[in-house]
Amino acid sequence: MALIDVHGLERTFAVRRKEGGRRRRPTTVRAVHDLSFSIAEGEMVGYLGPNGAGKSTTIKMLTGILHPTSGDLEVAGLAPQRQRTELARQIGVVFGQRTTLWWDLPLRDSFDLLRRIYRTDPARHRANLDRYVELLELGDLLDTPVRQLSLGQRMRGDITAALLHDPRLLFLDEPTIGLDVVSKGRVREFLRVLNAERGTTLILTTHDLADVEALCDRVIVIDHGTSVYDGSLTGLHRHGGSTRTLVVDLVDEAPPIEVAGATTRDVSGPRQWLTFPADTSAAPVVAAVAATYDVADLSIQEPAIEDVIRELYSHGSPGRA
Ligand SMILES: Nc1ncnc2c1ncn2[C@@H]1O[C@H](COP(=O)(O)OP(=O)(O)OP(=O)(O)O)[C@@H](O)[C@H]1O
Repeated sequence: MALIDVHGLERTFAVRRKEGGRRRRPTTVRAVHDLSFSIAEGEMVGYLGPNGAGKSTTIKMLTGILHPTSGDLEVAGLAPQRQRTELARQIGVVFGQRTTLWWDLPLRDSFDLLRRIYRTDPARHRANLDRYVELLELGDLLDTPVRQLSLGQRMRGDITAALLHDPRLLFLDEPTIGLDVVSKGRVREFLRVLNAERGTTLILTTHDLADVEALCDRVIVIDHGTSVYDGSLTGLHRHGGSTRTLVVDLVDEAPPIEVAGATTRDVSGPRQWLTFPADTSAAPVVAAVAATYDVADLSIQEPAIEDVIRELYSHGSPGRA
């Protein structure tokens, strides 16, 4: 059974734009248009699109903050616009850019306030808190005021806060933005464990393709308010013909590297940039380079989501895969 069902969803905004001097004429912005999809319990879905595509507007409608102009919408068997309080018990929301914790309170007190707000059973709260504190390594930080936490620590606190009432569905908006590589990895690993252990459904909005790669079996791409692709990330890469880049630092300068499966695009001193199709594994290319050349360092650059989507259009026929 679907946990989220969206059919023919529309949302418009009336805006007044300045036109030559002081005259303002009302116009209508169509933020979401004829949007339909359904998400089953336990899925991990990337909800992607360029700036202004309508992602936030969709999420606000799914969480009951905004009312649709028209169309059908059901989340966890509830109508978000009419049953917002009941829905709040079923969902959790994490924003990378702002915290839902109390700035001056120790983490522990924020968590306790949330228990009262959600009226979570104390034993269940305790069990959840113990589990998440262990998984997210928050034990030493529980008595620290939120304002003294690093971004990565605060994010782990925010994720815990969103989960203490056992939501079936977790919305994550840029959950790894600004985090270092280690913290990003920790957040991603935690979300994988959460999904495997509890079957929590994850809807992830991000501009970081590595988040999607690590977590999402399925991506929905929206543009101009409507779904333009719904399928696997590999399928998205294949449609768009997008590439990843292997950055190779050689011990010494050398002519352009020649290995099967990759093309050398640029050389600058001992550093070379090789591209290969994003829907194939990097392992054979890395192995071939390492077997033939003296390598000091290697790293892989993912394509930007915006580039993947742009490519999707330039190759035409976005759709399902
Ligand atoms: N309250 C509002 N009033 C008027 N227009 C709005 C409002 N909210 C969103 N819009 C417009 O609706 C469109 C979709 O915006 P939305 O914030 O949903 O996009 P987004 O995909 O979340 O973008 P981003 O990645 O930049 O956050 C944009 O053209 C935006 O300007």
